[in-house]
Amino acid sequence: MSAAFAMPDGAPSPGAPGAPSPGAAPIGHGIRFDKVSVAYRGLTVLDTLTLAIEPGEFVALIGPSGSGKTTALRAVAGFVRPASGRIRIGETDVTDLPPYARGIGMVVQNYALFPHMRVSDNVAFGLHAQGAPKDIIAGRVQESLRMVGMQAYLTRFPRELSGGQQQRVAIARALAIRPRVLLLDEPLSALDAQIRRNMVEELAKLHRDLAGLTVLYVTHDQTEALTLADRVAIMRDGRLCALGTSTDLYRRPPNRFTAEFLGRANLLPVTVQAVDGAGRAEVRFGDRTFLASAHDRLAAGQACHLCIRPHDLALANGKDEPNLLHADMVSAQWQGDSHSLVVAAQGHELRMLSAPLDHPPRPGERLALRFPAERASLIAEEAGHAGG
Ligand SMILES: Nc1ncnc2c1ncn2[C@@H]1O[C@H](COP(=O)(O)OP(=O)(O)OP(=O)(O)O)[C@@H](O)[C@H]1O
Repeated sequence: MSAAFAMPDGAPSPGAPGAPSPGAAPIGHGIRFDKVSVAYRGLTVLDTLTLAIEPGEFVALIGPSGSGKTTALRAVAGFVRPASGRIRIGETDVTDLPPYARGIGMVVQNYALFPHMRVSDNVAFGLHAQGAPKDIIAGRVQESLRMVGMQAYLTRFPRELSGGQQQRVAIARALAIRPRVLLLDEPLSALDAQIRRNMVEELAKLHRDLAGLTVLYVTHDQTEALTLADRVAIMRDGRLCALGTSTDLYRRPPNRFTAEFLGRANLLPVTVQAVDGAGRAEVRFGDRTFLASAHDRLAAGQACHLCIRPHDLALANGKDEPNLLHADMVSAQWQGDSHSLVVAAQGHELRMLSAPLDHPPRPGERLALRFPAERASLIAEEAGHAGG
C-alpha cells in the first residue's frame, strides 16, 4: 500500500503550488470526470466517462476485472493521461497537472510503506516533502495515526506490523497531508477475511469522522461497496453502466448486468400486462400473474425480467396470498446462519435464502413461495448502458 505522495513507483514528490498547504483544514472537494477516455496502445479502456462525485461523498467504483476502475482512479491521480476529456478536483481542472500538484492522498492494494522508516517517519513523509514546520508535522502524525488507531506504534518499523496494521499506517500517511480527495484502490484485498471485515467497519467510521473528505474507492467486492459508499458506480467494459445509491441499485437495478453483479438476483422472464402509473405493474410469468414495482417507463406487452432477491422469497402460508409462485425443491444447503435453497419454477432455477430450517423441504417436494411486490423490480429487456 502506498500514499500517492510517497511515490514508491517513481512518481514525483509533493510540495507543488497546487497541493494543499500543511496547515490547511480538511475541506472536501468534488471530483468531476467530463467525457474522459483513456487508451493504451490505441485500445480504449475507459470510454467517455462522465461522473460527478460531490464534496464529502464516498463513491465506490466497482465492476469486473479489466472494466477500467483502476484506470479511472489513476486518471484522477495523474498517473495516466486521458486521450480526451477533462478531470476536475473542486474548481481546478487537473487534467494537465502532475500528480503531486493535485492534492490527493492515495492508498493502493499492496502496502508499500518505506521499510527502513519507522511508522512516524512514514506518516510524516509527505509533510516533510511539503516543507511543513516540525511542530505541525509532529501534531499531524499523531492525529493521523490516532484516526486509524495506530498511535501506539509510532516507533515500529513496517516489518514489525501485521498486514492490517501496515494498511492503517498507509491510510494515516495518505491522510496526513489533509488531501482534497482520498483515492483508495482495493486497499483491503491483500487482507484475510476477518481483518477485512474489521477494516471495512473502521473505514466506515473514518468516513463518518472525516465527514468532509471525498473518497473514491475502487473495489471488486460488492459488500465493501454496499457497506461503505454513499453511491456506487458500476463499470463494464470501460463504460459507466449504472450509478446510484447502494440501496437504489440493489433494490431497483437499472439493467440486468447491475442486478447480477450487485448481489445475487433471480431473474424471471415476464411480460408486462398492465402498469398503473403509480409504480406498480402486473406481469405474466407462464400461467401466473404477479404484481411488481415498475420504476422504469414500461408498456403493456413489453418483455422484462422480474428481479427477486433470494432473501425476498419465502415459503407461503396460505393459498390465497398474492404473488404465489409454485416451484419444485431442487436442493438445500445449510450455511450456519441461513439455509440456501434452490427451487425450479416453470423451467427456471431460483435461489432462496431463509433462516435455518429444522426440516428443509426434500428434493422434488412441491412448494408455494411468495414475495412482496415492492421488493420485486422490473428490468426492461435490452436495457443498455446507463449514462452517468
Ligand atoms: N499500463 C497498461 N498498459 C496496457 N494496458 C493496460 C495498462 N493498464 C491497464 N491496462 C488494460 O486496461 C484495461 C482496464 O484495466 P484496469 O486496471 O483499469 O481494470 P480494473 O477494472 O481496475 O481491473 P481489476 O479489477 O482487475 O484491477 C484492462 O484490459 C487492462 O489490461
